[in-house]
Amino acid sequence: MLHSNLLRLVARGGPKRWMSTTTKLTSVEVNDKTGIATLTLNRPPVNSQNVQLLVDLQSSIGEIESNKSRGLILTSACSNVFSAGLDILEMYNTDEERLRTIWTELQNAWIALYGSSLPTAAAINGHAPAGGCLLATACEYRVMLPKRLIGLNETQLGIIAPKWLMSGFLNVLPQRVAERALTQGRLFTTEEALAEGLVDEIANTKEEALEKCAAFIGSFTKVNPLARSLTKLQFRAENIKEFEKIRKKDVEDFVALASRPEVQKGMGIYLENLKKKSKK
Ligand SMILES: CCCCCCC/C=C/C(=O)SCCNC(=O)CCNC(=O)[C@H](O)C(C)(C)COP(=O)(O)OP(=O)(O)OC[C@H]1O[C@@H](n2cnc3c(N)ncnc32)[C@H](O)[C@@H]1OP(=O)(O)O
Repeated sequence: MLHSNLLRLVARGGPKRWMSTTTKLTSVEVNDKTGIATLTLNRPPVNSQNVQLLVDLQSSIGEIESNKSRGLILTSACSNVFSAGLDILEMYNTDEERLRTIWTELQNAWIALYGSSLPTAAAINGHAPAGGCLLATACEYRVMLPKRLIGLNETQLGIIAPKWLMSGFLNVLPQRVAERALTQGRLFTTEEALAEGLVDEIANTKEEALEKCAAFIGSFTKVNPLARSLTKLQFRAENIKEFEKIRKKDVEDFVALASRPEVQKGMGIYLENLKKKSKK
């Protein structure tokens, strides 16, 4: 109790040290008192995941791990969106080499977060569809703002999420709920996500979400860090092993699928609809 109150105070006003510049599409801030690092995605308007964002995300995770931070909180600088998933504009009308790079960097970013030995939490301060949900469910704990949407909606776009991409989702949802949600391409409201266990807590503001994430990470204070991380990684080892086995083939499968004329046509229509909706 005392500890979580202390964390709360520190999260509000404690001294902070900037470790990386904001020229990147991600930034890292470590709280000197708690030792917890906040990694912020900063690609307005919706943090759509282009290659640069995915590369910067990996570099920030590496930076946080090498600085021996006590934990990592992932959040967004955009006011209403955590991340809109892969940048569809980057996948549309492009060449195979670019598609290969996009998918490889998505894989690299996911494994860096999912396989991190640090305690990880997501302060989901906005919508988190598709790749946004992927990043949130790669973390160990999720706190979300009310009335936002989260889920893997790939089938709504006519595309299929590979098994590794579902790993985090399957870690937190019962198999039958996950299967139904994935086949429907369902986006859960925050309130539904809490009821199903897809998120752990609801917070009314981003600050409160960050505090709750810090309290989660603070709950490990009395646990041996090596024992903690090895235990975490034992739980994730099977998924990581399966992913490593197929990762090269998975890139080629993605390139083949994403290059198909009907998939490209579908992306074009989806983009047009997004643009129409945003102009309304
Ligand atoms: C081919 C095989 C592929 C297998 C891949 C499987 C794995 C992963 C897939 C993905 O991640 S695909 C991406 C899926 N993402 C979505 O379906 C989300 C789409 N976006 C939205 O629903 C909404 O934008 C939002 C996130 C709910 C936010 O809504 P808000 O009203 O706040 O913003 P908008 O006005 O809609 O958008 C602003 C601006 O941003 C553009 N945009 C939104 N999302 C994307 C995106 N994913 N990629 C590129 N651009 C995006 C949107 O068009 C607007 O642009 P402008 O009109 O302002 O130019």
